[in-house]
Amino acid sequence: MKDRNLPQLQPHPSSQPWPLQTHRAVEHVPEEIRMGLLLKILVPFVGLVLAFCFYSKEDFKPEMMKGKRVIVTGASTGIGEQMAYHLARMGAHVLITARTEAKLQKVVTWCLELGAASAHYMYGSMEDMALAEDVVKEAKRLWGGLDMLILNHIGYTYFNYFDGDVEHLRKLLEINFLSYVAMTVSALPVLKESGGSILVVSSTAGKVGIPFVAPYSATKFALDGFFSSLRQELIIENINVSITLCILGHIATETAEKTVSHVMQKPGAPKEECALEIIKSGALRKRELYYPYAAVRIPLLIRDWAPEFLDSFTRNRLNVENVKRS
Ligand SMILES: NC(=O)C1=CN([C@@H]2O[C@H](COP(=O)(O)OP(=O)(O)OC[C@H]3O[C@@H](n4cnc5c(N)ncnc54)[C@H](OP(=O)(O)O)[C@@H]3O)[C@@H](O)[C@H]2O)C=CC1
Ligand SMILES: C[C@H](CCC(=O)NCC(=O)O)[C@H]1CC[C@H]2[C@@H]3C(=O)C[C@@H]4C[C@H](O)CC[C@]4(C)[C@H]3CC[C@]12C
Repeated sequence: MKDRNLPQLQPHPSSQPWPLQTHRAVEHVPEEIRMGLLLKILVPFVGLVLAFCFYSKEDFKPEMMKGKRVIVTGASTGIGEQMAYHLARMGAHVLITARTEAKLQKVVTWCLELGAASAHYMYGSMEDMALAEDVVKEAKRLWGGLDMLILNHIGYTYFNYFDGDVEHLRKLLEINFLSYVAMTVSALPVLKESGGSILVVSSTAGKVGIPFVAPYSATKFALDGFFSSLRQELIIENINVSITLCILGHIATETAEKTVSHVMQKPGAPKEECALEIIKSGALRKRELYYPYAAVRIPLLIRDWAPEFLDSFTRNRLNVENVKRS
């Protein structure tokens, strides 16, 4: 019971939890000094991180994928299509999915030309969770197992102010997130047998706040939460299945350029190189891939130290005046 007559002592800042204590101490430092200090600390730190990552590279060899049994979703176009071609050149077995059968047929034909050990497709929308499970069943039927599951497809994404359409968000969560979970549930038993890998294709927009992609961003953040937690559980249970979360910046795919060329100040990174980096990161069982490295990794380093600065930097990198409410 507090004594009403004694002045109520404020707890000493040092007794506060660290962030609050630091926040109060930092409040009194002028902004320009704070930013100067931040850069003096951050630049060497980023340099050390980049040096470590550069020198700690393990060597990928294309023969690592020879004969491997790989599912690639969303492979009728874009990054998924390029991943199928890289895997074909490496002599892998590929099973690709999307909605458009005609496009899938062309990709399969070209995969066989490029040297795929085998190439098959299944078409349909990933709104249908049964399809998500049937694709894995087909891999078991064709190959007797599975080595790599590349979850890449996304549903239609607008690039504009959030319009309040909750049904659109629900549908996007089904296509971009729940179908990834359904395929993973179906694939885990065979991936455990092979000691295989799950590659989850995500985005900068799945790690930091980027305007005009709120529904899409929600689905990508969900992927990070779910698969980062699942990765912990696999480690705890000593299950030899790797999960690689691939965080991509702006990539020059047909859809992305159609959607955002009017707001981006430079073209996206090459989809062919992006696709190869995703495959490499999965084959090397990396925890996360950042591509383009600097464009993605540096904002993530800034994110926790200066979130408002990063928000402002992100907005300034877009021609936001070109985005008109629909
Ligand atoms: N391009 C970029 O700037 C960036 C891309 N990414 C990520 O990379 C991945 C690939 O992106 P990108 O190559 O640009 O995308 P694309 O739009 O080029 O390709 C999307 C693929 O998904 C398929 N697809 C679309 N709707 C459905 C559906 N309902 N069910 C099943 N498949 C569907 C499409 O084929 P079909 O229409 O025939 O079904 C197509 O094969 C995505 O996960 C995206 O979030 C991340 C950051 C940046
Ligand atoms: C605008 C974002 C990139 C922010 C930036 O300037 N980063 C530096 C760099 O990347 O060089 C884009 C990052 C992710 C993109 C979005 C995405 O994740 C994929 C969607 C794909 C879809 O086909 C089209 C548009 C996307 C929403 C795409 C739009 C641009 C990004 C938000």
